[in-house]
Amino acid sequence: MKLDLNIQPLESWIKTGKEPLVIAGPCSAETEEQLVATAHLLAATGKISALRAGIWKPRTRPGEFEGIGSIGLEWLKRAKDETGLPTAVEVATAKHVEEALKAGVDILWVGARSTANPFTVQEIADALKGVDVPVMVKNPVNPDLSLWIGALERINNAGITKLAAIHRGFSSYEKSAFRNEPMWDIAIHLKTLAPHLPMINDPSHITGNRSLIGYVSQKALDLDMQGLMIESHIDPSVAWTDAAQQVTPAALVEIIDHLTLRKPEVRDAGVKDKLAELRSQIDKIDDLVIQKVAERMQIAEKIGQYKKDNGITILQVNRWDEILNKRTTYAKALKLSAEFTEKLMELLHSESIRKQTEVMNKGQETPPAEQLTHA
Ligand SMILES: C=C(O[C@@H]1C=C(C(=O)O)C=C[C@H]1O)C(=O)O
Repeated sequence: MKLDLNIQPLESWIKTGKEPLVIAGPCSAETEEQLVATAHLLAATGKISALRAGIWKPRTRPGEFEGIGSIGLEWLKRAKDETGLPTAVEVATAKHVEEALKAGVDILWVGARSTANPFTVQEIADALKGVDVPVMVKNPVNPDLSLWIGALERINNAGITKLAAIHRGFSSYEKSAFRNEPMWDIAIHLKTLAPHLPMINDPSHITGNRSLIGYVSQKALDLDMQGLMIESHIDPSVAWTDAAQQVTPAALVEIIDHLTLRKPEVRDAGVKDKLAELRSQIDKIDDLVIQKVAERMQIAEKIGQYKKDNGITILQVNRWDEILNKRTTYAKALKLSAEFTEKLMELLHSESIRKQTEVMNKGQETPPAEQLTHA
């Protein structure tokens, strides 16, 4: 089911002529000089559609720099007056909304920690009632698509139709190359549910590391995201927050210039024909895959019945182990990754277990299939 969001196109609230659309600026506004000088360098690149700066910073641990506060709004105003760049800040309370609007901030965004808390989002939404301002909603810190959707709905229900989502990645306990795991599938899922909702990628917070920003930005554009929000500081080496992920305006230009832009729609008739031919091959293969999966499940059900008649447990760890090993080895020979093959086999195995559970417990009440498969 598609989401029922009332959304205006991105072009109605931000200059989209520049390709790709980039919102840039320091992680935090630190001093008037730092902000204004960064803004001038960014504006001079001609590649930026809006200036971002954190004024109120939600920090994970106390004792860190928590943002310069309201005074930063005046610096932003000066930066805007002098460069012509529209401005964007994060708001986390009704008071932030009021102050930002009073100071003429052009775009607001809801941060990942706020999106995770419906009380906070509702407070922001209530403060936005009757106001015509664009709002971007970052994904929640935890990988929960419903929370992200809920926040977008709350803001939209308050009458905000200039709406976008920001994909900034998700916290995870395990260490990885990324500061926040991109979990691209969640962003793709949201795009599928709300095709008209513009999505901006935030490679700075995903990577936490400036050397990976280009790579993540390219992937975001290839996944048809509409823009990028990249942290840029006049001198990242002395930045008060997130120094490792900020880039100088010059480095930002390098990153942008190295990106390859691809079109979302196919216009050329020849390309269209070739795509259609390849897609019809995929259609046939998908039908076969589904048919074979259904056949596999029928056999699993027979095995389930046999186990029931003979008092054998459904899960057979040794057999399952053997299958996993054999399939991943075979798949590797066919150039499929072990990780993908394991995931695919695990999906098949859990459905096979569910089917056998149904057979074993026939006549007894079992929860609906959706609850089991999503558990
Ligand atoms: C089908 C069986 O039951 C379970 C499901 C399996 C599968 O779907 O391949 C493998 C092992 C068992 O955990 C079986 O025992 O063979």
